[in-house]
Amino acid sequence: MRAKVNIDIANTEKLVGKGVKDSKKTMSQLIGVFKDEEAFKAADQDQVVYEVQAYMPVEEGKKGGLFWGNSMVYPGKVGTEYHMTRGHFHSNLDTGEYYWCLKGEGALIMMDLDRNCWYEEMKPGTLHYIPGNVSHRVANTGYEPLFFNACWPSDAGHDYASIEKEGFAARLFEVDGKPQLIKE
Ligand SMILES: O=P(O)(O)OC[C@H]1O[C@](O)(CO)[C@@H](O)[C@@H]1O
Ligand SMILES: [Fe+2]
Repeated sequence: MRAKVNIDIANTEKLVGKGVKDSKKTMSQLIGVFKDEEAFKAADQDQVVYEVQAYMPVEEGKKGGLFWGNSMVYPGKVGTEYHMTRGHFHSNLDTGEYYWCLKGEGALIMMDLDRNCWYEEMKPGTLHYIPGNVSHRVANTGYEPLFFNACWPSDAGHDYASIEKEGFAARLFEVDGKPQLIKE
């Protein structure tokens, strides 16, 4: 079953097509993200793993504004690793971000510049502050879609390249029915 949260923004009609950006990530767009390559190949490549609806009222890169994201990660695993977002540092490394969990069960996985990794459990109502200089990704550890909001500075930017190159230093797997962060 597909589910979606819609942003109810004042003046939406002025922003649609301009300030609201929808994006979907299918499995085929997540090459190299999951550990188990065989399980990845065997997975349905057209399935949507996560969706983001971003409210961007100012130009990306412009200082002083705030962006808002409505994100949803579908449940599932690749091998025993939970469905998750690609993850990124901010291009403006020292900018922070808030995540706010609305629905479902998940984990916010973070890594600092020394490659120390840790995670925070996400459940309805949990608020997560992601400090600057910390990369972040979200895994769905439950059986239902995980909905969360994100709020980040308009000049933060996304640096996906370092994660593509170096990866996170740890990954979240299901072990004996529970999430466990395992070092690479
Ligand atoms: O950008 P990624 O790593 O694909 O993950 C998506 C998440 O990151 C954000 O784009 C912003 O940090 C969120 O809006 C979204 O939830
Ligand atoms: Fe971010």
